[in-house]
Amino acid sequence: MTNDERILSWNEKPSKPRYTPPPGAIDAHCHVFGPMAQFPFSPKAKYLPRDAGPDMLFALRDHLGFARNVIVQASCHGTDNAATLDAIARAQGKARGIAVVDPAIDEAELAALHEGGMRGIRFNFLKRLVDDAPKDKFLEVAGRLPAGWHVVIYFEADILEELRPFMDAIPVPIVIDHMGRPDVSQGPDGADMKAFRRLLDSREDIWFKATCPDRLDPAGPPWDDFARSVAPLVADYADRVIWGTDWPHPNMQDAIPDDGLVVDMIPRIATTPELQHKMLVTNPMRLYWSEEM
Ligand SMILES: O=C(O)/C=C(\CC(=O)C(=O)O)C(=O)O
Repeated sequence: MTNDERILSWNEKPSKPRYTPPPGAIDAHCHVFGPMAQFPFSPKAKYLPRDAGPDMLFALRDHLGFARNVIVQASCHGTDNAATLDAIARAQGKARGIAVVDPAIDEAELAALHEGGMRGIRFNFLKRLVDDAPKDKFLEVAGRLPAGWHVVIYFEADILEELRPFMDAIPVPIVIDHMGRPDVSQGPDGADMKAFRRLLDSREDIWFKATCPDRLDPAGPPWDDFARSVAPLVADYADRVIWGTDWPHPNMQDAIPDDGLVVDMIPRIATTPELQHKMLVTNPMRLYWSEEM
């Protein structure tokens, strides 16, 4: 399939945000796709995107006013982390990553991922993205990660309670993608946000990404439900929140967000310069560049 025949899920000319991130700001949730000729997609991929390689990611980073990226291995690349590792290597220290691994991975391979800039692994529980999510194998590998690593977990709100025993058993810090996808139309005191707060209250080492207004608020920009539901969470758990663009917005081809507007959500959910600095600099630095802290 040619590049043009594959899915385009990102805005090729994003606006310039009105909000200026603080120096050292980190886009802590983004991906690269391919380029396919060099890094073929997995035979099990559930979507086949156009190439969105490191040069495009770094141009966006600069355009939006960010200093660093955390690149999360996307499901379309399966457990072959070569494209993500290549992007990290090209970033000259300005990127780190989250890998997706076969749980049978051995210690030498994990050490090589650490050397390549990975600082954690992702467990994806979205049925539309992965064929299986074996909790017993995930727990086993979570118990033998390199020092300082964490696990990123991606799930939707309807399975939060079901996943509680699994998350309770994880022996390293946890970062939850997109707050576990709450229904933001319920508001800040809705059932989904309450359940998510109970999860955060259960352990001090559970972090979250205040990400994806475009995925979580179907009303579209300016995503007011997202802003009013997420701002109290950021204020109440200010030392455990990180943020990212989610570029190139996998599977968002029917509602492609403008990354400039995505960045302009930041001051609406982190409403003071202090909160913004924690969410964009201090907190992701602690998770991904702890040796500089
Ligand atoms: O990356 C995201 O934020 C969300 C995704 C894609 C994804 O996670 C993946 O491909 O691994 C989604 O909901 O389709």
